[in-house]
Amino acid sequence: MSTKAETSMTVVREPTRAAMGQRAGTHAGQILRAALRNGGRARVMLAAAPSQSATLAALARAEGIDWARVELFHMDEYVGLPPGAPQGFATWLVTNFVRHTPDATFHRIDPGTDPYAEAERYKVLLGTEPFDLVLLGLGVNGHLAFNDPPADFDDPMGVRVVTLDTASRRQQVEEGHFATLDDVPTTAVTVTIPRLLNADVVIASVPGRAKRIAVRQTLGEAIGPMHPGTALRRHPGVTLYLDAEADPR
Ligand SMILES: O=C(O)[C@H](O)[C@@H](O)[C@H](O)[C@H](O)COP(=O)(O)O
Repeated sequence: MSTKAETSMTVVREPTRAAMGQRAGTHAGQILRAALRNGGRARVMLAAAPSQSATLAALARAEGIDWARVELFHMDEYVGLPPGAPQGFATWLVTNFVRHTPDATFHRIDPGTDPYAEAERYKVLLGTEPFDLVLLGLGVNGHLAFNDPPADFDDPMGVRVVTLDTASRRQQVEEGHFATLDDVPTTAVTVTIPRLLNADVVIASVPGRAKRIAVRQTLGEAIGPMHPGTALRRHPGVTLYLDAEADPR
């Protein structure tokens, strides 16, 4: 079932995480096929997180996509992880998606020893053209990418180095990516909200009980920096996919 009741964005509710992912991934496949038909090539921005797993699995199974004409970007990466660390977002994406679409070109963020230079490089790489498709999730604190509250809604920089808040870092421990809070890096490179939402279509996949409050705030609070997800309501092409656990109704 889908409604436009709470906001300008379409909300699609499915009973399970698997059904949510199947529906969102099928939608993503349709958008991608249309973009390739119309433009010859497509640029896709991806979040790298468990909330995206079912959606990305369904997208990887979608038929009729010439991945050789697709460029994949990701929206954030920790600073300070050892090379090849399993918690790295680029590594996560390769394991969970890119290895199933080997013909696609995947542009990694690699903060290395100079995250500021890497932010600049990635900004130039992204350019100013809208993405054809963005697949994203929502943090427990309502963040988009690693834009924790208070998030800058007007930052024209495109890609920046940020300090992570404790809620974001704790989420990583709770999901089992790190043993303790001290193990979670304190900084990251992230694409800013204005650059992220410079896109034709945005598909948000948000399953799980832990996200229910963030979903409620995203749909119901005044649009503003304390609830970064509310920025989605300014975009005309967002569909929010929820499972029953994340649904605040
Ligand atoms: O992973 C990313 O690329 C983003 O940093 C982040 O915005 C993420 O999509 C949400 O925090 C949801 O993450 P979970 O799926 O881990 O809950």
